[in-house]
Amino acid sequence: MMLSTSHLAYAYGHRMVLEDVSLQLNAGESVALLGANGSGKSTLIRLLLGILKPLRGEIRLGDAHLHALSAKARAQRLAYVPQDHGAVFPFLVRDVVRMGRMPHQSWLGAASAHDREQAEAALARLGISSLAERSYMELSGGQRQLVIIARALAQETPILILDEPVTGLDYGNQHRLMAQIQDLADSGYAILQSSHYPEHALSTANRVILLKDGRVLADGPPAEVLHPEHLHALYGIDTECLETSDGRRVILPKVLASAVSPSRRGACLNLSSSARARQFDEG
Ligand SMILES: Nc1ncnc2c1ncn2[C@@H]1O[C@H](COP(=O)(O)OP(=O)(O)OP(=O)(O)O)[C@@H](O)[C@H]1O
Repeated sequence: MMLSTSHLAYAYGHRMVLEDVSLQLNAGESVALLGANGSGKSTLIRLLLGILKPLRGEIRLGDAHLHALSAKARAQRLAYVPQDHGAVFPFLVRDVVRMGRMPHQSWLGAASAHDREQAEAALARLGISSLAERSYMELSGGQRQLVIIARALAQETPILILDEPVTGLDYGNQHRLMAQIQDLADSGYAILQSSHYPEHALSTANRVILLKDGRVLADGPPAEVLHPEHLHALYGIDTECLETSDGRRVILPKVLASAVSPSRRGACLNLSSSARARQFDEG
């Protein structure tokens, strides 16, 4: 197990945001963290990065307590893609991506050939080598997002944490990024991404964690966890699970699902007994 939390709690002042969160992230897994706006996803991520200190509970990175590690040691293990990509200086895209190499360099050390290669490989992997000589400040929000993901890949860490990574990406780039994230997990990365898209999680995550009222409402395989009852509990809307002609499941809001042929509807009308048991055990 690469990253784990045990009975984690956090409050901003007197307002409890996380009450009791226990989870694990393993190598080769792509885990989607879903919850309504304000449910604490970003707070949980800031705790996992060591930016915030828990009120209660513990976080372990491999065998070590997260807070016993230096910032540099954490950055050699965990790379982070934040939601906000503001720019202060007009760095070239290539230089922004090379910043991902800093945890591997000494304070005064120059970039090595390996550092440069990793940065170029990350740009190429995301299909944005053509942006390398552009000023980061000139880029669109979606292009900046891809650059920041390339910076995280250049960091060459075993764990990648992404806070709503598809925000601002066009339809094609959203789907290319989801496929890319799945590829990275298949190649051994442990990936945790917060998301507002159950359909992305259903099609690309290996595991889904639902956060509600400061606790884990459900944690398990997407097809079990992403169920209309859970989605109603999280978002307060009615959804339906449909089956495509090749047997895959998709989730649609009920108002849209009603337009689909009856034979394709109702693929997961009842919460499976294992997902239900986990829900009530944890509630
Ligand atoms: N710095 C802060 N000071 C006080 N309260 C905060 C702070 N940051 C977040 N909160 C509050 O903590 C709660 C959880 O916020 P958080 O950003 O973790 O949620 P989220 O699930 O990531 O939301 P979203 O999906 O909207 O991005 C919210 O009620 C928010 O107002």
